[in-house]
Amino acid sequence: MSSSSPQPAHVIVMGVSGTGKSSVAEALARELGTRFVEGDALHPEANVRKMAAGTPLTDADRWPWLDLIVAAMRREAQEGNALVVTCSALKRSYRDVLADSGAVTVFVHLSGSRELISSRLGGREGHFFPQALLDSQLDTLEPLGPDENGFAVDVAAPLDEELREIMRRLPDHVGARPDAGPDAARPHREAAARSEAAARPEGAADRAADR
Ligand SMILES: Nc1ncnc2c1ncn2[C@@H]1O[C@H](COP(=O)(O)OP(=O)(O)OP(=O)(O)O)[C@@H](O)[C@H]1O
Ligand SMILES: O=C(O)[C@H](O)[C@@H](O)[C@H](O)[C@H](O)CO
Repeated sequence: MSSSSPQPAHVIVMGVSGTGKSSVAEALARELGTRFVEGDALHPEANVRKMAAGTPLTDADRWPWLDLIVAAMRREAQEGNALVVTCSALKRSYRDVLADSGAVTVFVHLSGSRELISSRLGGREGHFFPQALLDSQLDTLEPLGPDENGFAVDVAAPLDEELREIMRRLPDHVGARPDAGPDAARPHREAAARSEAAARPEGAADRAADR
């Protein structure tokens, strides 16, 4: 792999419904300049109907959906493209399948209290997912294990802070993988530096440089 074309690295923004996956992933893809795939859009129609009717999905319902997501990640990796993907990825067994994506894969777990998530779901309009299913999602959730490539972020922070934290932490998780090329984390480090600079009050960088 040449140093001008680092190996792609996919980011999966995971967590129970209402933690902000779509909001965070869309902004993250913009910051990183990569494509964004909304995992919910790949659910078979029967899954959407089931959730809308208030019935939690089973493993059997989720496997075909997870297969579609990992197939999209593999396709893009073959083309040399990285993706930011939203997927609840609630169980370790699901993530083991998703991580086999043909590229370095980093999981960003959006995590928060039941009360906070429930109030955000309550404030959301026009979405098929009923607030009542939140408890089943929380019961099913298996947090990231220490041997998984990813990290958790607290969703109590405002969206822009959450995003900056993710941008700061991402490069280490991209670069640390044995399957990462020597330059895999370079675009992430550059994007993180741009995002830090943009978040500073105007002129702060210049004043700091003068001191
Ligand atoms: N950090 C935040 N601070 C305040 N509100 C937020 C934050 N993150 C997300 N939200 C709001 O919370 C609600 C849920 O967010 P979003 O729809 O992105 O969650 P989601 O995890 O994608 O949900 P689902 O899996 O059900 O599609 C939205 O109304 C969104 O605007
Ligand atoms: O694994 C699942 O049970 C589903 O993926 C749900 O998490 C929904 O897709 C989503 O969160 C609703 O918007």
